[in-house]
Amino acid sequence: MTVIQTEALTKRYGSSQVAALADLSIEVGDGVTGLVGANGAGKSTLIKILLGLLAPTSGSASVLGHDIRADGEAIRQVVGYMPEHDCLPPDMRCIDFVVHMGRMSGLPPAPARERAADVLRHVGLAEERYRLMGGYSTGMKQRAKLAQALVHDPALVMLDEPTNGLDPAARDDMLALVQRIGHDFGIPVLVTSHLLGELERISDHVVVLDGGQLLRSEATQAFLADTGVVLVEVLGEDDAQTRMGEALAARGLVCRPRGTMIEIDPVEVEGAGDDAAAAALAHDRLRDLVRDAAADLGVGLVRLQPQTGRLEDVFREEVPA
Ligand SMILES: Nc1ncnc2c1ncn2[C@@H]1O[C@H](COP(=O)(O)OP(=O)(O)OP(=O)(O)O)[C@@H](O)[C@H]1O
Repeated sequence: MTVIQTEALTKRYGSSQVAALADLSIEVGDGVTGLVGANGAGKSTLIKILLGLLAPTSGSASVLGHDIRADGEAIRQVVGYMPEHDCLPPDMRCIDFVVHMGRMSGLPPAPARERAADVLRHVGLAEERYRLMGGYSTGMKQRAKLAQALVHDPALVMLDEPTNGLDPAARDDMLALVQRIGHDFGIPVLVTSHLLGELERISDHVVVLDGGQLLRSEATQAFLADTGVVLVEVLGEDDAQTRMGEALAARGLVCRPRGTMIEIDPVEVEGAGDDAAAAALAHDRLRDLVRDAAADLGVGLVRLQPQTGRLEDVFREEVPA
């Protein structure tokens, strides 16, 4: 199901010649969609336009079937939004704030209190809910912001940099929460990050922006597909890695050292039928050549593993240095 659709969406701030978003056409569906790009790539601009908070310069978009220009209010009623920056009143208790946000979204008093208690439990703030938010850690503030985005049982959530300022453990917890929202609760999620690799594990689909332009929009699996490159680690005398590299080169393989490993480019095979069959044959041939080289040299083969792609590689491939 398509939950967000944009068509040639462009945004210029003021009289700026540089577009913060340029001709962006994307579709977002169910599950977790990662919106990835460096600082200034246009992620927050896109989210604000989708919420009807900011008017695009040109182009069109719809969210859950609502037009962003005409139906901003209807969109904000059914979408949960977690803004990037700190927006929590420091002198308010978290529970009161989340109840208030539920009331603002149209919940009657009793259901607002019930929902607030539920979402605060889900985000792990049950015990801290009566404390003033001014005394919260960054991790707790991020959770409170997430709770207010969920309190009115939204049909879609947009989370702007939910892991900002978190240490690695708190970041993992937050990512797990986001994944639960998209998969266990079944609420479609659009989540942004400037850390390219971060959303790989939790998103079903990734949209990559660079300087306001779309670099790629693809299933996460496609980013992480097998590259055909193989990494090898050998065990032996001090110069085992060098000797192994030379032996592989002598067998016609293109390789280079990478840390304690040797990285070997894929071999070409001809007449193997479809792409999958050719890739399988290429892998088999490469593995045979590596095993033979190790056996001839008398070095131990510690590891022989395919290298999969990473989101960072998209920038290496497509953005000129
Ligand atoms: N209110 C504004 N007025 C003028 N320029 C703006 C405004 N808001 C954003 N910009 C510019 O638009 C571009 C995109 O900014 P945006 O905040 O959307 O990027 P982002 O990907 O969300 O980055 P960040 O994570 O740093 O917020 C940047 O060049 C930014 O300087």
